[in-house]
Amino acid sequence: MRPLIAGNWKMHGSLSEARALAGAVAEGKVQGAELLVCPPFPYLLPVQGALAGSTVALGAQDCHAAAKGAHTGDISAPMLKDCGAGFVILGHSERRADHGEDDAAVRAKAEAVLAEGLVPVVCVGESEAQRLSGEAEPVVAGQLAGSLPEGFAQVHGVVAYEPVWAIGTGRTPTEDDIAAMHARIRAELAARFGAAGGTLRILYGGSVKPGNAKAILALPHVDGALVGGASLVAADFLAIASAV
Ligand SMILES: O=C(CO)COP(=O)(O)O
Repeated sequence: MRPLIAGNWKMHGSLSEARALAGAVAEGKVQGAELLVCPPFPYLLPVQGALAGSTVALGAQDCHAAAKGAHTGDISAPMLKDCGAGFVILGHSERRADHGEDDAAVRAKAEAVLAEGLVPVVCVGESEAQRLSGEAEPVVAGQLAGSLPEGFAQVHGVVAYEPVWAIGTGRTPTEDDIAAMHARIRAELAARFGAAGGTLRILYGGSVKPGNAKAILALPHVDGALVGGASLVAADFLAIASAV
């Protein structure tokens, strides 16, 4: 399977910065990896324009579980599709923390994304306390069981393993710990989806930088990266993608 290097821009940047960043990523000419950028909602269309003619895919960072309705301030999967998004990040730990999203909410959103034929990028990951108490793998297995909808494998859904304590901190798990968790996630996907589970991409996210990308991306069952801070600098994002 082709590795996926995804940039989660979170709530950063101005419109002109978003256009410039997308344009620079589009010109990157990276071999060997698929690239995805996920700007804030208002920048989806201008970023789509900046990516035109390139192979870089466009994604969003969240969506509502309903296709339409009286949900002030929310955005639906059909709207995202209309704006050119092919992927939707769901269940990021910042959404789980800031907006109280639980596994059932993430699953409902993933169903909405599937209904539009878009690809969900479902995030899972343990807290530092859970890691220290030896619960990391069962916590992540539980999140997968609760968050992934039936049909996830048919659309080649993506799982992103992001230990909460590694996000934006400059800290990462050891390579052994990343490999062990990705092997566990692979086993959970195979148990749930059969042979198709073996073909789904499992991304690592949390303080991925040009300096550590090569080692992380070389680990078994690490099929790409979900990059936060370093995705805001085109040269860094492209360097991570080139490390595949
Ligand atoms: O949350 C992340 C991507 O979704 C990771 O963020 P950082 O790469 O800034 O640690």
